[in-house]
Amino acid sequence: MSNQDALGINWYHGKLTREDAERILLAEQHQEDGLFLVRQSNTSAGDYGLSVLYQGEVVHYQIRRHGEDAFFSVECCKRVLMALNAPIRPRTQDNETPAELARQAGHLEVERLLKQHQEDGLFLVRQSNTSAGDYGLSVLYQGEVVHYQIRRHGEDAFFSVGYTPLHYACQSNLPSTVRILITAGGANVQLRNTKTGRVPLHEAASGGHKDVVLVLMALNAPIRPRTQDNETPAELARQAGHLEVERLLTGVGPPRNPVTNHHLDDTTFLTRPQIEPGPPRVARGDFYFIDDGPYLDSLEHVIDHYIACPDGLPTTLQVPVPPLPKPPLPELPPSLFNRGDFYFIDDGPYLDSLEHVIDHYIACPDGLPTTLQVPVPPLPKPPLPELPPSLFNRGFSTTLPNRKKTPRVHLIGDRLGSPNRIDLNGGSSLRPDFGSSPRPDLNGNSPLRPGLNRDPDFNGNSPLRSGLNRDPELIDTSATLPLPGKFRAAQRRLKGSPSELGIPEMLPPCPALPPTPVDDIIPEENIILKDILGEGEFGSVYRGILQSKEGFETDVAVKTLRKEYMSSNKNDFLREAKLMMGLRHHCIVKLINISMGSTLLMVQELVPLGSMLTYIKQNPDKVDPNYEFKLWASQIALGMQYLEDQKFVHRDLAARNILLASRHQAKISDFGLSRAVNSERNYYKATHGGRWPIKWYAPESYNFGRFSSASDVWSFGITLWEMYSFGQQPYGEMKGSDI
Ligand SMILES: Nc1ncnc2c1ncn2[C@@H]1O[C@H](COP(=O)(O)OP(=O)(O)OP(=O)(O)O)[C@@H](O)[C@H]1O
Repeated sequence: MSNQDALGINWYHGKLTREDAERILLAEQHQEDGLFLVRQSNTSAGDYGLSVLYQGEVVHYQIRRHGEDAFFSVECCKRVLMALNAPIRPRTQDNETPAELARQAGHLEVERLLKQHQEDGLFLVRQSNTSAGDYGLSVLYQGEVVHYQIRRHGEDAFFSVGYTPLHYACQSNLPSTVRILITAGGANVQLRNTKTGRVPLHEAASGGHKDVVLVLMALNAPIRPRTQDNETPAELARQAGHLEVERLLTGVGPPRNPVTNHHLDDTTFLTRPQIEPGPPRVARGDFYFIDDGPYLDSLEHVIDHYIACPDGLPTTLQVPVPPLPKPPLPELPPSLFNRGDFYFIDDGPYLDSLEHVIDHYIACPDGLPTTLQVPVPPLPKPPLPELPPSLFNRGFSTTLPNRKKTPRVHLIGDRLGSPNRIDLNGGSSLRPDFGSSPRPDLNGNSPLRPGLNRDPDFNGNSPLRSGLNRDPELIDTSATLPLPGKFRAAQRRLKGSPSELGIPEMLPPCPALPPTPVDDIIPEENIILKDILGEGEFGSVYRGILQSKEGFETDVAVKTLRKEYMSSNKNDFLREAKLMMGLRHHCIVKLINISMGSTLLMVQELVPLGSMLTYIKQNPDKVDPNYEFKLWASQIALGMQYLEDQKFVHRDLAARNILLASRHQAKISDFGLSRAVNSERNYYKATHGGRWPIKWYAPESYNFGRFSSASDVWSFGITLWEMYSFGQQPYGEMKGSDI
């Protein structure tokens, strides 16, 4: 305990008798259950005593040291233990629970008691059934299971350990600095000091700095975040006598919908149904937001937060219920708690293995309101590998053990009993078969992209694109590419093998994407289309609203497939959706799901500022090559690196296909040409031409149809050129064919 100060321990009293402990606890003015202190054990040298106040009485426990581990040895009767939320299912070294021991000893009443008792705070996390990519949190409270939704919105936020510059500026009453830090510096208004849980608004409110509070509110800082001690900014202002600031903070209306709020897009937050009693909350359909957050940067952080502090829940999360299968610890994603070489939770002590972390928090709350108590052993095999890859992926962690590289969402159409079902695993005529890869004919005409090979001229003007051709640099290469038939003919003519001639061998078509499990597709009636955001090649992209089954509304972008292209381009459309379904990265536009009603719809996250190319051209004065361009370039690179890790090539990376979520976040979109790469050769071989953006293509791509991450890098270079030339056409007026 010598480092108790460093760890912020304020409950350790050293040598103290049991009677003194009782006197101290009972003398506290506001006596409440759970008041506790720790002291040296009087009866067992080296051990500790834990004294807890419960319903006006002090109950004593003994904390016994056992090497580096510690465990509780408690001296009180079973009912008191249970009333005090003592863990019900701890296991001995021999893996026995108290209930099992009671049964073995013939104490059947005690066994029944223990089995009946279910603990508040028992919890588990699961995939959301209603919102692909999100999660559900189910918590046991007073015999009932309460369900919450954990929404994921990008991975931008991050945790800081202490105060940030924004905290300091708020403490020092510097409103203009606060504004600059947020608007120009991108400071996150929700970063918490992880010891106190304070966000910048808490600092401004407790200091009574009205102007800073106004700036924060104007910049959409959430109004009711809670500290570790459960205090809102308004409460802190009141405590400090700053009544005007308190009025300011309590006079505001309900927090805005975080889902539709742009600056809060890249966060994770918890929505919850109303539970009484609890702090103020505001209805959103069937869900209630409390305090606009907290907004945390990962699922682990969300869970850590609610383990540490109820923050509106009826109870802290206390007992994690592992999935039925037994998850072998070494197979847990390394990034779960991994930051570099160490394992830690929040800003807790750095420990060198997951077991040590768990041991540590079993042994010592260390900032948590309670120790980790009841490890529930898992039963069958772990569903962990089925978690979306981005669950624990922060961009810098590029691989997960045992992670399947393929998409893992399964779409099943179920539209009011209609037979119109789509199963991406293939099957019926109504189930387009993703598993097949139709071979092009000798002219390069593929059943998958029929319209794309219909004799466009070299200016890229195709009968299909008349009036729609937004990219004159796209040229059809079916006439120029060495197609299978032409390739063999050329080979015969030249009397040499392709490799002798320096031409890569034609490869069999890249294996199709493996079958994918897909959630329910979105019923058409749950999508409301609003205004048009842009025109795609085969349909418009709309701003829309997605309604969940619970009535929860989310702003989305909806990519449509025009009816006239339904037969010719349905498979391409679905292929793009399937590929996107498996991608989860904050620098890649997220596909929420598809809808198969009267037409095919692809529901994507709304990326509010639209195409980067248009933005740069329209707002040259707003973008700083030394700031925005560098930031966007690094984000594009990050997204492309992720794509490479997933073994995909994009094949259409260009400024027009980068969308801007904000001036601080670029996202890669348009995966219509993307393909899986051959895992052995590390490239994708196009077996037929198509409408290709030649100006963005590497020589090996337009000469030999060879696409790899390296050729994507070439396109990245052209994209950078577009950015730094403020949106000019690469190669000026030159035609694609001349390039
Ligand atoms: N998720 C989104 N959020 C906001 N706007 C979007 C989104 N997706 C697309 N858009 C807008 O719609 C336009 C066309 O979309 P997109 O490029 O995906 O269509 P497309 O059919 O793939 O086009 P093409 O293949 O011709 O490049 C974009 O330039 C952009 O302005």
